[in-house]
Amino acid sequence: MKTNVRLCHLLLRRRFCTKSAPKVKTRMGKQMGAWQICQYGGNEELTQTTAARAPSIQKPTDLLIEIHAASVNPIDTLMRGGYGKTMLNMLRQGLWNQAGGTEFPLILGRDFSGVVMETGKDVTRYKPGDEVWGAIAAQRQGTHAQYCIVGQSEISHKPKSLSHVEAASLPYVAVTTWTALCQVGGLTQKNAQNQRVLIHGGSGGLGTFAIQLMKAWGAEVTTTCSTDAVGLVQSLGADVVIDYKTQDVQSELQRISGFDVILDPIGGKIPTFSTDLLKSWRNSKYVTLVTPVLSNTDKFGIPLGLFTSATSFGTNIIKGISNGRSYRWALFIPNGNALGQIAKLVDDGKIEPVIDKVFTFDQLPDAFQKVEGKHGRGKTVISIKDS
Ligand SMILES: COC1=C(O)C(=O)C(C)=C(C/C=C(\C)CC/C=C(\C)CC/C=C(\C)CC/C=C(\C)CC/C=C(\C)CC/C=C(\C)CC/C=C(\C)CC/C=C(\C)CC/C=C(\C)CCC=C(C)C)C1=O
Ligand SMILES: NC(=O)C1=CN([C@@H]2O[C@H](COP(=O)(O)OP(=O)(O)OC[C@H]3O[C@@H](n4cnc5c(N)ncnc54)[C@H](O)[C@@H]3O)[C@@H](O)[C@H]2O)C=CC1
Repeated sequence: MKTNVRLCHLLLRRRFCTKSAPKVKTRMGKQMGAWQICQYGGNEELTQTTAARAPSIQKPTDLLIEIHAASVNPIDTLMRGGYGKTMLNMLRQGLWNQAGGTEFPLILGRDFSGVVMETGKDVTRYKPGDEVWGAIAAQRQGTHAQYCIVGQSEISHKPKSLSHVEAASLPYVAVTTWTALCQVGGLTQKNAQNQRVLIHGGSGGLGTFAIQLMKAWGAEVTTTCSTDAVGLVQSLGADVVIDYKTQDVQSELQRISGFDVILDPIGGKIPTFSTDLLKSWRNSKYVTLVTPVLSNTDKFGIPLGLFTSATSFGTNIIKGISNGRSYRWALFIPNGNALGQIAKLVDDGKIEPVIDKVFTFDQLPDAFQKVEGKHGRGKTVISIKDS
């Protein structure tokens, strides 16, 4: 399987890697190609246009990026349907720097690999022509477009060893994993050695990255996935694999329990038995990426939605405290610094992109449909500049 994954990368590299030096050019018009929505709904709301409003630099620390490739994440399909709109509208009030504070038209897409076109006057680390990658702040217009605006703290130089298509598969899942396992879970390159880490959903975009990061740092990794993905997660280094289609995940995990950190990007029944799998009184942590904050605020409004979420958070925290185990939430937070460290791990050959399928820009709705199918093996990527 490892051979297959590597072969797939070689083929992708041959097809999508541009060898010529990036050309720096100035945008002449104020319009750009993009996919956008003008109201929430299904895939039929995605509209391709060549006349989207092109973004421009608003803050001295902003950069204008020409996007070569972007990925599609589950959050894009959810946001297309209106998920998170209440929190997002709150964030946009006074903060929206690209589209005049309006909700629509909305461009989706959370990460990219591309080239710096222009820099604000306080940008010190990048210059026009630099190849960069990033995962952008929630309130920004998205990356399923020819151009986007980013802050310099949201990006880093992209790994030199990857094409733009390969690079675009990583930033959103990599930064989210970093927040969850490192900032919230407390794992670092120095302390991860021999820590017992359980990663649910090892075959997805997030799981395939998380397994590799933990193995690069010397942790012992247990993961869950379905039968057809067992070979893939083993090829990424997983030490113990539990097949949720043929095995009883709960009892198998109870049998080998005593984890230091558990990462849960799946939710469902998993939180009901997960804290019991942690070591007691050893600073162990269950970190879930599935929180009720956005659905509660969409349903009840901000004050009641936050109160309801805090109640569920508080109840779980208290349960954990009584037996020396922590229950924590993690949410994506932009982190260019983390991306810089991840780029080095990639260039050192410690982490490889795992790409399920690459779509052209014109095929973006098909890419959304694939991600909505919920059984990706690695990432779905859109080639924008080269398609
Ligand atoms: C699909 O994938 C994704 C998701 O699913 C996602 O959810 C997300 C977010 C992403 C990432 C998405 C993006 C990057 C793009 C879209 C982004 C947005 C739409 C908006 C982003 C903005 C946010 C997510 C803001 C998030 C806001 C917060 C994190 C703050 C809200 C936090 C809380 C409500 C929790 C509050 C916690 C505290 C205040 C800490 C202190 C509180 C306590 C300890 C508990 C308080 C206790 C009580 C109230 C009492 C309750 C206690 C009891 C009942 C105990 C009783 C006990 C016994 C009886 C034993 C994505 O990709
Ligand atoms: N809170 C946050 O800020 C963020 C949360 N997330 C959460 O992480 C989830 C996963 O993200 P991605 O990996 O990008 O999605 P993905 O769709 O690429 O991967 C999900 C994987 O889980 C597998 N799976 C489904 N049910 C399973 C089960 N019961 N046990 C084990 N594996 C199972 C699927 O086959 C798929 O391979 C998102 O749906 C979202 O809920 C992701 C990013 C940010």
